[in-house]
Amino acid sequence: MNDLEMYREQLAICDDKIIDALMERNAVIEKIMAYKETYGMPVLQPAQEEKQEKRRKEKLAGNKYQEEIQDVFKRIMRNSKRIQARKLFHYNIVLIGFMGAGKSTISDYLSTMFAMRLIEMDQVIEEREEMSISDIFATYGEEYFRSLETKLLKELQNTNNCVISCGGGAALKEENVKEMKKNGRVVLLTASPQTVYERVKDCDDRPILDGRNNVEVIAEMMEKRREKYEAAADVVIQTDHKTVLQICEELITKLMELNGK
Ligand SMILES: Nc1ncnc2c1ncn2[C@@H]1O[C@H](COP(=O)(O)OP(=O)(O)OP(=O)(O)O)[C@@H](O)[C@H]1O
Ligand SMILES: O=C(O)C1=C[C@@H](O)[C@@H](O)[C@H](O)C1
Ligand SMILES: [Mg+2]
Repeated sequence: MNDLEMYREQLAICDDKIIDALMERNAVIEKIMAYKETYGMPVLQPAQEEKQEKRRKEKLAGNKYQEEIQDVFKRIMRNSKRIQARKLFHYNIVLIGFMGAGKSTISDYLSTMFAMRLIEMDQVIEEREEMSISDIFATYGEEYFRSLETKLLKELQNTNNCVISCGGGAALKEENVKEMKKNGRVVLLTASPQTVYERVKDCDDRPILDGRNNVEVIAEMMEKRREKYEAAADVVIQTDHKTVLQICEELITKLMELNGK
């Protein structure tokens, strides 16, 4: 065997070691998940993730391949999250609720923590139409916007393991709810009118509330929508005075309970 052949052999042995280490790592992830479930512990532990990252950074300080190795770890971490997500949710998580209930905020956090694809319906529609939601309402009217929502929800039946943040009115149409449920579990986020008002009072991109943004109008509109929202929901989470992490934990627990049923 010449030197080159020997080095190639060494490379193959290194690859085998990496595969074995990754298999071991993934098995440990599954054990951690099972442990947390057995003892009713929170699934998301961002502080632990940060601790691990810090440890890795310290270990790699001064390493000449620091950047490349960190890049590989980014992938490893992402794939670990995906393994968790696939194990926990074999469906889409569909968030519905009134404006300001936190659909976008919670979807964003969840999709990051589980490396799940995020679909922000309002944003997808804005990008496709090359117009803001307010301009779509002003130019073509609400009905046109609602038809775009239905079309998008139908398309989303071809996706799996995604987090879908719906527009605030998307769950009001029975046809839309049917689409959501074909391939997803529907999570209703709620908040009091006062909380919603506090959250949205400084925004001007919600045409439904245009010029009428006050607690009374919000309360009235919320009450009109309540029955439809509740009928659509597989799981309900009240979000007042809770942190994003608390809401996400509650959401995961409730979805896991639903899985078990
Ligand atoms: N649990 C929370 N605690 C404090 N602030 C929150 C919480 N959830 C959301 N917010 C804030 O409230 C505002 C509205 O939240 P978000 O955009 O997520 O609502 P939404 O349900 O997506 O509304 P819309 O239907 O209009 O898209 C944001 O500024 C966000 O940072
Ligand atoms: O509650 C609603 O009817 C809406 C909420 C927003 O997310 C947008 O989808 C749009 O402004 C309509
Ligand atoms: Mg939103």
